[in-house]
Amino acid sequence: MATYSRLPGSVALITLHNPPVNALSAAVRQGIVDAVQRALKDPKVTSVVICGQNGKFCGGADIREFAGPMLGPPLVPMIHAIEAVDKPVAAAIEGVALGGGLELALACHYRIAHSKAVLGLPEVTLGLLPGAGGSQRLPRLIGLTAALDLITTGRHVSAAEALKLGVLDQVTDSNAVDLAVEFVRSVAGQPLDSRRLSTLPCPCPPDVDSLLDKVMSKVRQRSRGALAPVACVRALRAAASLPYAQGMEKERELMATLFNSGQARALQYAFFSQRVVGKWSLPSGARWDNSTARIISKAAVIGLGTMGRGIVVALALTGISVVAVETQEKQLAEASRVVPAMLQREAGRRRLATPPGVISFSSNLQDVSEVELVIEAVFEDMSLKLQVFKHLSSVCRPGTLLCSNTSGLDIDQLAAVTQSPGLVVGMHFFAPAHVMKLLEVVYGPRSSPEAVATAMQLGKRMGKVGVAVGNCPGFVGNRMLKPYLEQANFLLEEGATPRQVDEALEEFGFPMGVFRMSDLSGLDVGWRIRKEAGLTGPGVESTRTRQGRRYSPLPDQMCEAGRLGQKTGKGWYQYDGPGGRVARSDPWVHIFLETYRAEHGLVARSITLEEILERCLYALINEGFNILQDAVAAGPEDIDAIYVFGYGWPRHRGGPMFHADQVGLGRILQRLNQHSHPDVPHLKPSTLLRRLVAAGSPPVQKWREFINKERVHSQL
Ligand SMILES: CCC[C@H](O)CC(=O)SCCNC(=O)CCNC(=O)[C@H](O)C(C)(C)COP(=O)([O-])OP(=O)([O-])OC[C@H]1O[C@@H](n2cnc3c(N)ncnc32)[C@H](O)[C@@H]1OP(=O)([O-])[O-]
Repeated sequence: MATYSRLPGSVALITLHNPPVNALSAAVRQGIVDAVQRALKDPKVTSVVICGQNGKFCGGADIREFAGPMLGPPLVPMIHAIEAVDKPVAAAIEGVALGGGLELALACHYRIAHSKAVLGLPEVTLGLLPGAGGSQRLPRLIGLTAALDLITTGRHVSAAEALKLGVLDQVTDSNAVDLAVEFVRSVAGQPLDSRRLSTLPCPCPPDVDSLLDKVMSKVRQRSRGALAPVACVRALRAAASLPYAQGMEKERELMATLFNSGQARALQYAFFSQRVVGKWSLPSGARWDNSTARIISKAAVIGLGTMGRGIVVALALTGISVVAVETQEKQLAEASRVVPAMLQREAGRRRLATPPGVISFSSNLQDVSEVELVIEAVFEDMSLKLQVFKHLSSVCRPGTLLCSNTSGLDIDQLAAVTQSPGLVVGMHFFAPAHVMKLLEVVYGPRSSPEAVATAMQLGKRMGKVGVAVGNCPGFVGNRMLKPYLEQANFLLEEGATPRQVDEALEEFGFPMGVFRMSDLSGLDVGWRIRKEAGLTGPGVESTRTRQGRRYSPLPDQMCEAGRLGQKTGKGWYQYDGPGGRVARSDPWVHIFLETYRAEHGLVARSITLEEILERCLYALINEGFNILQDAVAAGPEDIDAIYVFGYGWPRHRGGPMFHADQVGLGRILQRLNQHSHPDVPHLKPSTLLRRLVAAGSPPVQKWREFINKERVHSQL
């Protein structure tokens, strides 16, 4: 709702009430409409201030209402009516003015903000455009070029930047509402025509068409099939070339198309998933709201390879003092040189001051004795990690949290060699660790709620999206990746080329197909893991069935031929030289595949784009159902957040489990049955998928509840 009060000196104060962010729900819109009418009718009122309760102006339209029928007064006429008021109206912005919240402020004649306020039109990140006049008013206020930047990226800006851009009239370090009240009193009775943004022309550069074309092509390239950024540019083209009323018509048309698109639903689901995963729960009943996190101020990182360096930077950026340990002298010397530069660059990128002197380098494990938390990031080798954990357990003071950055090894085994297994968790970062948003927090059967809560909270401080996951080989992300990679290799055996597979996946929206990704990360990573698992190596027979399952030796043979990817200048593609980045098809690979097929009596067939997507993605999705069934992830949102934030799954497709819901569970089941083969267990449809289909395919938002019920009745 919104409340109305009349302050001394003829100022009406309208306050939005809808915790936590005063989103413009039907009740709030009704409250505003009523309050504005009252202010208009009251002859004693000469000016109006609109503000939000609890130091937050407004977080925009109420996203929760988008799924249902539209109730209450619509936003666009409400906003237009505010602009038309003949008494000065000021927005007093504290906290946030985002989306519809900023559009409301743009309809006001003046905007006054607290210096800590954040403003923006982030609709594009929800698959929409600023559809309450924002796409037409903002460019008229700050010019086309700046509006294109804000609207197509959805980025939030500080009050200082908003003032510089001309979005705000004044910024204060003290109470923004008091200042706004004082301000509107001082301008009461003055003409308002020039303050009504809808009446102004849109300031454009002389080469407006070429600017719009350039931005459109950049946006298309960056958005990988997302519709909203393209629609934003179209709306801004309308603002630049049409009178306001026609521009609004275009905005309405574009918004209607976006609003009903699957992409908007996917992006809004992704918004809520990100929040759902913060409210973690463990099978033991421990949860985010009944477990206490420790506040960490001193930490250590063991191992300064690529991952360790990134983790040091991520920790240092939060102001935590870090002891960075590396026992190999050469690696330590290099890290001591490179890490401070990385820290400075990243701080610059985030517009933060570089935290001074928070990192100390050491070659001695004894130096971690005083820290509160250690993150081990040594080479992915169990015997080495066990040694490190044993050692840490003896040198660290009692109560120190011991975390491993392993990407899939057994956390429980590591915990078992320490004196306090309850204080051991996995903190699985993604490369580059100071940039990538995802953090898998892996709990073993003995990890204490306090250890999980602390790792989750530390992740939040580092700006990560932390997802609590159970302990199993590969955890969630890498466990699902395995059947996906496996299918990609099988497709090569059957007649596809690396480029064909990659193009299908890139067209779906992944930034990189599976083979280009494998070249980038190095083919030897998986090779080493397969050797450790006894799947390849000396003495292992070169067959296409190993350990009772279909197996493709293709990647092993590539490694044996020295083709490790970009680092050797040759992998599934060829590059200009070692470290080269531009992938070109390599005739060698085609001959290699032909020879391989001939040796194994395989006849290449033509493979459709549809089959590539079904085989790779449905295998991955099926493993997601197995993970839910095994309670390794608490819900589909957890899996989807992991894939969106860590594995390049296109955000506008919500995540693999959301995608399964969109495709239809019945269809996924039917296609898995079709592709399924007795020696490819990953394609055998999961019990959970079957049960969901049998239950009438409830929507993804209901799966968590369904799984819990099935578990109670021991059906899973
Ligand atoms: C015609 C329409 C045109 C218009 O142009 C369209 C729009 O305005 S589109 C909208 C454009 N606006 C945006 O895109 C802004 C979206 N919001 C944000 O970016 C952040 O929430 C914000 C920065 C505001 C606060 O960050 P923070 O302090 O880290 O806090 P937090 O993030 O954890 O959220 C706390 C709780 O608030 C909830 N909630 C939040 N916003 C909304 C909402 N609009 N609605 C409903 N709920 C919302 C959120 O789910 C969470 O709920 P819960 O049950 O506690 O989990």
